[in-house]
Amino acid sequence: MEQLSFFDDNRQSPGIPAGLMDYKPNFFTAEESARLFRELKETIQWKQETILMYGKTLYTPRLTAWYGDNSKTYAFSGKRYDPYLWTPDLLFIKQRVEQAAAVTFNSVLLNNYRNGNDSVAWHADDEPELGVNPIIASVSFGQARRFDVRHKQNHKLKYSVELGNGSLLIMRGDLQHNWQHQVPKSTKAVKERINLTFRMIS
Ligand SMILES: O=C(O)CCC(=O)C(=O)O
Ligand SMILES: [Fe+2]
Repeated sequence: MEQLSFFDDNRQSPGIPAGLMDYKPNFFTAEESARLFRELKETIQWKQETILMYGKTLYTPRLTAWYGDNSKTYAFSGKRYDPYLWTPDLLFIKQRVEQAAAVTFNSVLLNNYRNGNDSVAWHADDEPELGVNPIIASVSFGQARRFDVRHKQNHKLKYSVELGNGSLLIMRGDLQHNWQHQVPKSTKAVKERINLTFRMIS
């Protein structure tokens, strides 16, 4: 499968920079994943944000929420955020991913893709507050969805990976500087998915 060529352990694809993504399927057990999906769905303060696009206010096609070390308002990507304080579930997940990623995180962005119509458009998490070559740990629960990555300068250089229930994707290196990623809409009838991206914001 082509998607594997993007990962560290593949030596068959010269030209593909190594060390950008590390995918761990079933990082959480099926039982943990089922429980965490259910509890996050219930306890997280989900909200549908709006974005200004070409002079029009549009709803973001997914629900989101920020949680972190303190509830201080901060500006991020041209918007102001009031993170909620960590919940026990979030601390449990954070501690597990910090161990795997060998770094600490002080905030998490949660996304809830309610169905195939929900998505996140091409972007990079390259805000200055994240620093140079940030390590971002991405955890997924529920419906598996496709995650596409493309090179900023050459959109034909594109890879996809299916992010499954209970999986962990560690993004690092220059992925946020030279590449973009998206979760496209799905034409199939798909169930709900929750994704968490753990970040260190200064
Ligand atoms: O849902 C995902 O897998 C990715 C979410 C994402 O890219 C983001 O929140 O910045
Ligand atoms: Fe992202």
